[in-house]
Amino acid sequence: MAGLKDDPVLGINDMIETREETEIKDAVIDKVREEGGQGDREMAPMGNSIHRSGSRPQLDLSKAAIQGNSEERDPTILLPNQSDDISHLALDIGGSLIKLVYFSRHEDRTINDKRKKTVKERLGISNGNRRSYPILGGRLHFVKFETRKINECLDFISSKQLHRGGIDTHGWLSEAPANCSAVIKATGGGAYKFADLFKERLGVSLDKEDEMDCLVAGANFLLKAIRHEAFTHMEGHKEFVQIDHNDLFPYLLVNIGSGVSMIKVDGDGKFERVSGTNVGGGTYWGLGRLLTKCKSFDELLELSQRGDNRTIDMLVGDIYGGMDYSKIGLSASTIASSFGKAISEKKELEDYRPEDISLSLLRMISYNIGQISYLNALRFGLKRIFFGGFFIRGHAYTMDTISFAVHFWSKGDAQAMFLRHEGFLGALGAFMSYEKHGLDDLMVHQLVERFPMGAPYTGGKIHGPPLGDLNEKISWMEKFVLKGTEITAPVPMAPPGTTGLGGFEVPSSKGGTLRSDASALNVGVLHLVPTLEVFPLLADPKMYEPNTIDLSDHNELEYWFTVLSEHLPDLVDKAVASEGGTDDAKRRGDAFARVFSAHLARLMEEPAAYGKLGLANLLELREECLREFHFVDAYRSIKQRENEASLAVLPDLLMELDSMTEETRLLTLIEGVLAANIFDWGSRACVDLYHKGTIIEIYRMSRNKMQRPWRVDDFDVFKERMLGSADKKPHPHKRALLFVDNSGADIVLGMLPLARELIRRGTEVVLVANSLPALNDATAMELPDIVAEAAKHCDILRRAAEAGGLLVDAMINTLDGSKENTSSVPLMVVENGCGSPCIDLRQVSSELAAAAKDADLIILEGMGRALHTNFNARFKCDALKLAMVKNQRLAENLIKGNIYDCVCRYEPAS
Ligand SMILES: CC(C)(COP(=O)(O)O)[C@@H](O)C(=O)NCCC(=O)O
Ligand SMILES: [Mn+2]
Repeated sequence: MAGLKDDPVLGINDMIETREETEIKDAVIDKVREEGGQGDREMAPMGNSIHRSGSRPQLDLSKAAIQGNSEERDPTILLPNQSDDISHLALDIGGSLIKLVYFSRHEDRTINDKRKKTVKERLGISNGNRRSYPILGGRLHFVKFETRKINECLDFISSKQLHRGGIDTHGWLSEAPANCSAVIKATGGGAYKFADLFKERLGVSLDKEDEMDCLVAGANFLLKAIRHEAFTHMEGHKEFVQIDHNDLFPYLLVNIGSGVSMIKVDGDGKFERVSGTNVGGGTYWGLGRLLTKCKSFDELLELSQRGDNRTIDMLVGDIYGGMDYSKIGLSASTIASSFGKAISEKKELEDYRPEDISLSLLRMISYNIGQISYLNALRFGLKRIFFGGFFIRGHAYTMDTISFAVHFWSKGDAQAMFLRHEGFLGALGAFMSYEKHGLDDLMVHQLVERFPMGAPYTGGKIHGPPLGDLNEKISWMEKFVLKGTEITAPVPMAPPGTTGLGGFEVPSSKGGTLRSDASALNVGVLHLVPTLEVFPLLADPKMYEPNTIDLSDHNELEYWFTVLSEHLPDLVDKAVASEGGTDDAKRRGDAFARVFSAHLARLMEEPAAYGKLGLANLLELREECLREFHFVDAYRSIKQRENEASLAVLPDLLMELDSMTEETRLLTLIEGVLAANIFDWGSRACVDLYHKGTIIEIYRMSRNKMQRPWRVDDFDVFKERMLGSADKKPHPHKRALLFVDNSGADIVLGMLPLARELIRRGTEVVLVANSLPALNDATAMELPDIVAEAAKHCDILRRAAEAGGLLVDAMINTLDGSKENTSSVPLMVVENGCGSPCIDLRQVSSELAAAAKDADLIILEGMGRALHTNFNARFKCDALKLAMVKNQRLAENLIKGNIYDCVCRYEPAS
């Protein structure tokens, strides 16, 4: 069994089956059987997967592994390749597009983490089992197809078995029994038109939902639940608008499909269709097709970007001899009459450029819709108008034109706003109409939007079936490389040609205000995480903005883009090495680099493409891309090596500290944290340094260079709070949350000694660490072992860790005293809920939120958590922000200093 402990992930498909492998397979099969799935040992093939048989659950056992202790009765089994287990689907079948929203729930992959159990008990958090939540964790996917290619859509549904989901009597999404005909919610005219086809091909009935009901339900959900959903778009400039949920209603919803509906929305389910116009997207497409011979809507739109409407529209200047009609506020360039020039010229259709016709038509229709919308808003005293529907398609020019009209006619009083998920309102509304899934109760902080490979496509251009597994994704990347196609963005999902829309090439025409599809907004996959909470110690959660650096500033974006691009080869090397340097790992590494570069390129073109962009988002995107290509922990061996080296010198450090006076010790401890923060594999400058000496040499060098005053130096105020002053006795903090950063010296020689000091002074310490790896950051899973090793050299840490239940495995012989002190737990480890070098405190784990309730001190450590994010955050309790600045530009911009300067910012409770 020793082999299992050494290598937690065992391949199940190897030619020669080891005893351990047989046991894993048996355990998997037993588990499936227990859970009511197809657990028939005799029938289960031993190959890659248990093959699909109709309604049965599909299990992919490849690379199955027992997590943690394989000798436990009911070990947790990780199925890394098991796809989403239960899905659910709703459709909006329009005249030109089918919009599809589907939900997938992941197999519960939570590991059997002892730390978690103890923490939950200590903090009084109820069982984290998903069934105790009113809503399910999972993902909401947005996909669209062309209606004329409905068979592609049916194939997609069938390949993903989406039509097999159902809702059981408890309101949980579950598998529909084989004998029961599944029902799918659908809206749009196609729900009637194609009902028979769905029955025939998939054996499902379409349950038709009213289109208006769906539009409104979809819009209300999005506006309440998604942080960066609504935005304004004026003269090419996009700005996200924070909608106050308590001040959302009433508003005017204008849905521009083939025709246009204008709906006054007063609340959930409370609305009235107050107007509409028959001049809409269908008009543009229909007339445009006749006049230009374009083959598709997008082609027509693309044409408009190269158009000049002055050749065909009659302008005020044409009537007034080139002059403005200033008396009534009309400039010479204002369109007096759309297509008006065509009446006075002896030209035939062929004499006009299709580009100009398309633009003229687009402006005519957009202005008209903008104007009618405003008049209706005026009619009902509505200030806000949200535009949705697939006519807009995130097209910059369309949005600018509509905004211009609303602004012009309202004299700036009313505002046109657009929605990132504009095309999915109906489908989302149909999805919401399934009863009891609890989605409508979701809060903003429980939704995390991610942009996996392919996600850029779902919101941008229409495309064929998205990719399935990892191998398929990599193959696509390779094909594109072979073809020499430059992938700038979005990341390809289907071969060029299959979309019939010209696919993925870089938009060819950009310039002036006529921006191309580059401005199309993308939607990602919405992860629903019911366990996420807002960090309760934020002084003002509504005003909280995690990012210090706003990347909507193009210079900043360009700089960080370069930094991340240059770091990429080294990161790929580390990632590939972490997976044994195999050919498979190399392929994945290459694909990862291409996908991440494509995202970067996309964001360079359109920084707001994925919502408001800050540096933290970019850094997290990089980690997400690594995970997407199954790089679970790129810095694993580096972290291990640095932990070992640091643990070896810890006893000397502790002895040195113990020989000091209280005051010198506190200063040395803070100095130690700052000095050890130099071990950061995300910083180019630091990585260069590491070639120049051993870990301990660099640590010593860094400590020797510590000179006060630091660039930001509130140490004296902090010291007074900790040690008191001549006339003020100190009173220890009750509980401190230490947001730790890097592995190795950073945690072992920096944060742990500081934690020890706090414990010694009677403060409970909670070490807060990442849930998932990011660069060389220590994770919550790794900390108990590190603490256990450190505790071997230190009684204070040992006793505290025992009492906190951290040493259950590591120090069996000293467990006796551990149960005495359950009300006060001197040392705990909790996970923070994220897998990024930064932290957005609006979305943290429930255990961190629970641990925060009694905390009166928080210590944020490292550049990611204390500078890139949270530098300006204010807290209800005392806060200490500690970091070494390992980037010259950041040092200059943030603290007017230099690289390797330090920040010790102390802010008493506000
Ligand atoms: C990713 C990081 C925020 C991690 O820093 P840490 O939180 O570990 O102190 C930091 O390494 C970083 O900003 N790196 C990019 C900048 C550079 O290479 O200079
Ligand atoms: Mn870090």
